[in-house]
This record gives sequence, C-alpha cells and structure tokens, in this order.
Amino acid sequence: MTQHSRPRPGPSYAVEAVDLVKTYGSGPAEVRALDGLSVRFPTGSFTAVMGPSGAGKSTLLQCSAGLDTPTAGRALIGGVDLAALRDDELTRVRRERIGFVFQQYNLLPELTAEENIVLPVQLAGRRPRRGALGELAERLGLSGRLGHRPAQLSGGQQQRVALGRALLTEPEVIFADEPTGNLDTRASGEILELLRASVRELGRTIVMVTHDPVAASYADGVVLVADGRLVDALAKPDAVTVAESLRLLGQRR
Ligand SMILES: Nc1ncnc2c1ncn2[C@@H]1O[C@H](COP(=O)(O)OP(=O)(O)OP(=O)(O)O)[C@@H](O)[C@H]1O
Repeated sequence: MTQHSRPRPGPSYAVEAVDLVKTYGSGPAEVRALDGLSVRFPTGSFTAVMGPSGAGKSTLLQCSAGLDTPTAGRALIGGVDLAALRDDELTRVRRERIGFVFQQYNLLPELTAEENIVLPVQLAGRRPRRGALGELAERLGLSGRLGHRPAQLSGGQQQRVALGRALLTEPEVIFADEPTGNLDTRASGEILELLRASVRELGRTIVMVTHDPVAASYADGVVLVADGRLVDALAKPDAVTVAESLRLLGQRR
C-alpha cells in the first residue's frame, strides 16, 4: 500500500447526538420534543441550529450538553457517551469540556465581571493559566471593565463577560442558546465575530441556536430542526438562503 492510498483518519466530532428522543409528560399530554434526532458537529466548526418555535432546538442543546437526560438515544462529547458517566464525572465534563452562553447572560449580579469570568475555573478547583485572563479580556474588549458589576455594563458587554466565562476554561465545545436574542444589531455583530474568532483562532467548536438568519450567516453551517427531527443542513449559509429555507420549512408543516 502506498502512502497515498492509506485510509485517512475521519473527521472528529466534538458533539454527536444519536437517535435522541425526549418526551415530556405522559399519556395524552405527552410532548415529543425530540423524535429520533441524529446530528454530528465536527471539531472546530461553528454551526447554527434553526427551526420553528417548539421544534426542539433548546432540548437538543440541553440533552447534548448533559443538562437534561434524553428519554432514548445517546449524546457524546468528544466521543464520550454522557449516559455512561457517573454524576461526578458528568459534572466534570460539563465544567471542563463544555461552555455555555445563554440569551439572558446568567451572570451573578453581586460579582464583578472578572469574578464572573473566573468562577467556573475556580469551581473546578483550578487557576486560570498565567496571563489568560488578561489576554481574554483584551480579546473581548473588556480590559477596562473587569471591576464592573453586570448592572454597570451594557447588554453587549454583559454577553462578552458571559462569553469570557465560557472561554476561560478552554472548553472543547460552547453551546450558545440565542446569544444575540437580547442585543441590538451592533452588539450582536460583535458577539458573532467573537464567536467566529473563537472557532478560527482558538479551535473551539460552537453550536448556536438562533432564530436570526443574519446570525446564522456567521456560522460554517446551519442545521434545520422541525418536529424534533433534523430536516435539512446548509453549508456556508448566507442570510437570504437561510431565510428562504426557514420560510419553506414553515410552508411544509
Ligand atoms: N420542561 C418541559 N416540559 C414540558 N414540555 C416541554 C419542556 N421543555 C420543552 N417542552 C416542549 O418541547 C417542545 C420543544 O421545546 P424546545 O424548547 O426544545 O423548542 P425550541 O425549538 O427551542 O423552541 P423556541 O424556538 O420557541 O425556543 C415544545 O413543544 C415545548 O413546549
């Protein structure tokens, strides 16, 4: 066998959801939020998850991140099956290998920006790498704001603090649920550029739920979810194509 004909190693996946089912309630009140959904997110990619309201996007994120338990199917982070972990192991994976950014920022109001950013590292019993906090603050444009409390910061600055908190642990994956949902166009653009740079320059993998086709156009790809299933995927999306795909999806239902 020549060197050229050797099989290449396949792409690695930071997140894999395999036949995920999630039901809430039972009997006639049962809601099937995920209905056998399978999707894989390659390491070092930025993917937007889109679809109509109630399609199961947030449930997919919650189950993939080990914040919720699927009724059936498997969720893997870096090839590790979350269902196979003990509670303490799952907590460690969530703390060290996954970062979260939410629409509402979820910062602790009594802590400064710096204290919010370093909290997950401290909870993991570690210290940030030397110089890491300063580098990160500079990257996020927060150098002069680290002593401020959330109430003293704009929405965009608060979301940058939340992103700093997610990045400082140097996680493999960042799950972002509507990270620009509360921001104006300019602040949204800044956050989306920072998310994209986190993938390009820091090698992170980002899975972002969004309703906004412009936000999705910052991603490498879009996956479309409807009725708890994966229904389409778009590579290198532009906002017009994404909006049209969403419109067609709405018509189909
Ligand atoms: N804790 C819960 N208890 C009962 N039903 C739930 C729960 N969480 C979600 N659901 C239901 O599961 C379905 C999927 O919800 P999910 O929040 O994942 O959708 P989504 O695509 O993120 O919607 P949206 O875009 O409106 O945020 C919906 O019908 C929702 O009402």
